[in-house]
Amino acid sequence: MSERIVSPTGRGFLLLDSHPAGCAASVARMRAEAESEPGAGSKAETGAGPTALVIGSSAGYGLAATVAGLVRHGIRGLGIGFERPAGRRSATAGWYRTIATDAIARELGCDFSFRNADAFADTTKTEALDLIAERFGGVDYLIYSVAAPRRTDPRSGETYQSVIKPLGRTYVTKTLEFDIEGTPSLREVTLEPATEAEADATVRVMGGEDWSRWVEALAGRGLLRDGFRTVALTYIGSELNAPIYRNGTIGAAKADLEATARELDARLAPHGGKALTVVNGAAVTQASTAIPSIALYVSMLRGELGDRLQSPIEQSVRLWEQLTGARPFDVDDEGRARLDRWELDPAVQAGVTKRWQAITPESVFELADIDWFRTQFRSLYGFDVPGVDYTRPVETDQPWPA
Ligand SMILES: NC(=O)c1ccc[n+]([C@@H]2O[C@H](COP(=O)([O-])OP(=O)(O)OC[C@H]3O[C@@H](n4cnc5c(N)ncnc54)[C@H](O)[C@@H]3O)[C@@H](O)[C@H]2O)c1
Repeated sequence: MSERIVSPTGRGFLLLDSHPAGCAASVARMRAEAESEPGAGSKAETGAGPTALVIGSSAGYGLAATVAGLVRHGIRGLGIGFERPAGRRSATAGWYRTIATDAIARELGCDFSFRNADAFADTTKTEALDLIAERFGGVDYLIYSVAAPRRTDPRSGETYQSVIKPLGRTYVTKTLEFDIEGTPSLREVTLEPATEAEADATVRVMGGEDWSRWVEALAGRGLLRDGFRTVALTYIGSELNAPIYRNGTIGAAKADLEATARELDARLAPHGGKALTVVNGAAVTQASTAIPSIALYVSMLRGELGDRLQSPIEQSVRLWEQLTGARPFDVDDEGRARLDRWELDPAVQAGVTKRWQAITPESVFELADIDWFRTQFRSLYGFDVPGVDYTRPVETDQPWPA
């Protein structure tokens, strides 16, 4: 037993511990949001929902897709995340969130389980496919929502590190920083361009190769059901963050992912299947806060939109409606399903651009919703979640759901 009081210590966008009860409460809030979203679900008879494999189910958009799928469509299947158990520090937040998501699945009578494993490894694919073959006989949906700092390619043994850098030229931008007390300040950062090797490595980590291997592996085992659909998540973003995102190393990886979607779709279409990328809007996640200037951008986006900023759950509800065919995919000219139209609306972007150009260290609280961002960021680690008593000791050493 290792009950203790867990507090938010750390620096910048990295906290050292996560709060188990706070993580559970944040998943409960996602569930309530998924339940209250308007629009029809297609919740099947208990235990008879479609089968889904969600890769990256412990955080951010993959977690939202898992919760929305369980609550509104009674999905069965498997979620994979890559989290760290408790040791000297608490477990990672995704560990506790997975425990909470598993409890929801059981309560709803959904045969949905979770594995903690490296999705890039062949052993993970074999074990996941063995489980799917044995328990479900096939899959209807594969949602690929991995955001990883590195990938070891099991075929070559080589490890690639992704970097978040501009391509071609140095980029100077504004960024939000938090000191040890959590007080924000506006800074300027200079980001040097990536080398060719760094850009290539980022594509190997965040591009389409591993997604394609999952589909190949499922097809090789005869596990793709008729009408199989797979999506991988992508981001376009604003002109304001284009030098570091869409035109940077991560954008090159996303272009590769989108090209992979077209290849996979061509392979699946003759068998009635479909592959596409889904463009989500900006959200506060562990992955996005690692990108310089995104914290500031998303705080201004929230300043501009208020409650019209669409949460990952809202977008995931729309995603499931399109996956299940309740609504047609809202695709753009490049064949990407768009869940980010609210973000890239020209009037919204004009408003954010005005804020971006006007912001000074003095006006940061006025032009960007810093309090909202701070709460969102801390809740990624289970802090600042309403209804949680942070003065009480909690058990941090909790087992991964069986
Ligand atoms: N956050 C945004 O603003 C945003 C916007 C649009 C699209 N997206 C896309 O959504 C996807 C998910 O990003 P996110 O922001 O939700 O990230 P996140 O950090 O919240 O979650 C990443 C997930 O990937 C899992 N993961 C990481 N490495 C893994 C590995 N080796 N094996 C198995 N699982 C692994 C983590 O456990 C976690 O479940 C990415 O493709 C990202 O580009 C994010």
